Amino acid sequence: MTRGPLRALLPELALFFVLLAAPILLPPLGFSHDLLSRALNWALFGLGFDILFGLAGLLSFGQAAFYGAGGFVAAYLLVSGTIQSVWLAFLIGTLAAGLFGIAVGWLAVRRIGIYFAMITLAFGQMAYFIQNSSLSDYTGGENGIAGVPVPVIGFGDGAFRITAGLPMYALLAATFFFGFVLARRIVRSPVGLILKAIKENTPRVAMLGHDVPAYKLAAFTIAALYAGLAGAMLGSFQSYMPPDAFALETSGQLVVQTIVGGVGTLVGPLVGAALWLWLRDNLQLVPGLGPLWKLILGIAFIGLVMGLRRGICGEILHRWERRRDAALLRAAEARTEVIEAATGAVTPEVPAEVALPMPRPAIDGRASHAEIALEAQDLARHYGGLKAVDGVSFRVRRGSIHAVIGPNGAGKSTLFKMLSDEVSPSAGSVLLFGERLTGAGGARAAQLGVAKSNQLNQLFLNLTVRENLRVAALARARGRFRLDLLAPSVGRAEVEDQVETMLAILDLGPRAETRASILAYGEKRRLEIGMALATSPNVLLLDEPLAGMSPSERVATCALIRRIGRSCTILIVEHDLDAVFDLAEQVTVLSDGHLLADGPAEDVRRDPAVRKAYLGTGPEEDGTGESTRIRGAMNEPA
Ligand SMILES: Nc1ncnc2c1ncn2[C@@H]1O[C@H](COP(=O)(O)OP(=O)(O)OP(=O)(O)O)[C@@H](O)[C@H]1O
Repeated sequence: MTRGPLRALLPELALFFVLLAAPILLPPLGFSHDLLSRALNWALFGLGFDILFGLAGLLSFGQAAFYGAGGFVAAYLLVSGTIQSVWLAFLIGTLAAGLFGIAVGWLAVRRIGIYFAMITLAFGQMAYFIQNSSLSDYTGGENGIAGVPVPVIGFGDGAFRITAGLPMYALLAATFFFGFVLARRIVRSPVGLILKAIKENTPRVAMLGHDVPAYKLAAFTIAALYAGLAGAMLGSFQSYMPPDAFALETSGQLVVQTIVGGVGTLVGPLVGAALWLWLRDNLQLVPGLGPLWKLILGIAFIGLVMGLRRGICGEILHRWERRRDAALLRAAEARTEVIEAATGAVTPEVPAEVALPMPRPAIDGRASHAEIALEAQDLARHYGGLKAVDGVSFRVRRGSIHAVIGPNGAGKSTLFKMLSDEVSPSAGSVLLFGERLTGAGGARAAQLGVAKSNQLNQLFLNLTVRENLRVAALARARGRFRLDLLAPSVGRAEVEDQVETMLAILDLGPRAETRASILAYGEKRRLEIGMALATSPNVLLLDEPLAGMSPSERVATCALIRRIGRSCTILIVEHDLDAVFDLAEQVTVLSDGHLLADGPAEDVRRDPAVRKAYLGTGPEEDGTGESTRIRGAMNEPA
């Protein structure tokens, strides 16, 4: 085994030895075997929550519903004698919680932020109520279910009962260990990378072609499965399934423990739970402090969160990574400063040819002969009384570079959002190669081959340049949704080839491992375009690609667009009219949401209505030279 894979396994090895040593070394410090077992049960529950919250950024206050569901299903099946095998009951309890998770998640993931949290809270409360009322014949209501048997290994005389104490610790430690290994595989899979990107910038993930609700639902279900398994083991471990497994306090404690331990670290829930339970158990033993333990825990929690914003493990990991990567980070920041200081002097290299390894989406049947790549039919978008776009129709020829221009507020960005089906039109429709695109949704439009780069950068700022491009390329390679939880995110050769080619095309090779947030502005603009291009689109929409670039970067980017245009239909919105008339064969002009002109670039340049819209009757200099530049662009070339 080489050094790389061994190093990648270090967290697993470290955890293995910690779990092995804990029952020997920690009891003298007040961590009994029972406390350690309870901490492991919470930690198993927390692993799923950490995938949901730490990885995907979805804060749920209703995880107790799945913990309780897994626990009560398993406990009922065993105590009622429906099944004898405790192992089978664990499995059924886990699956029941997973199914419940799919049902709740299906509704919850369609909402974001506080609305998502409130839906999960409401479901948690509903589950608690149902357990205590309608289902009390099965769940024992407020009494819970007593007499839950423990699991047994082997048969007959050789059977070994896993009783409380060290045997139960061993079982929970082994389960947590395998849960941890699995969670780490999930984090490092394509699904894990996409969930990370969703946490960073959800709309952009959808625009690249990923089915965001499906990935969120996957994370929600995984969290419910972990919760169900932990709940199912709880009854067996305590010989009793308590009704408070369903309580809001259980969900709250999970959130607090995970935050204290460190969100997004996977070991945070274990450290948080161990600390929380240790404080709780030991504070209650201190004379005079017993009744105040909740108050003291609350103060300790506030102190920890204020002092260690990332939680205990999160802070340790952050500081260690910062120290490990300090030299690289300084070098990356220094390079950014050099690029920003030398505005105009640093010119990105433009490749001789732009050929992507990953194929474009196939155009089938009738559509493959279509001459028109994209068509707007009477498109309108109204915001209340404001008609941002009103009855606009035009066609974009296949293989052409077509520009949309117009003064500020003319409706260009809104038009683009309708062309990529990011925004639904109030009226009219968009055809892609003759087939209706409108109504498909942004992710499906991207899968059909429409990609868009935005006026304002929409990058995944905490991911590296390479990871940003990988998220885009994965959408092309894997389709809208795939549950390849155990595959490594770097495992697909065609994706890695696409990413390498993109790094070369964008001249961002030396910045591949740099976080997007550290890049210079011009580099961020190139990456924004590159992410759209990495999906191998049939039609590329570029919304103000030159905005904020230095003159030399503009020249290089125009050359890049021209190269891309040799193999792909391009529609570009741009205020730099010199660049527009230099690049585009066809130009569509918008003014106040209406179509003002549409035709070959030279005809549009000479159109009196267009000249008037841009220059007015008597343009004044505004001190920026903008009027002169526009006048220059509007005049016929020498
Ligand atoms: N979500 C929205 N809600 C309300 N009004 C909006 C919304 N989006 C755009 N508008 C309005 O629609 C009009 C057209 O905006 P849009 O951004 O499409 O113009 P634009 O031509 O792209 O402008 P610019 O060149 O300045 O980017 C503007 O008056 C804008 O304020």
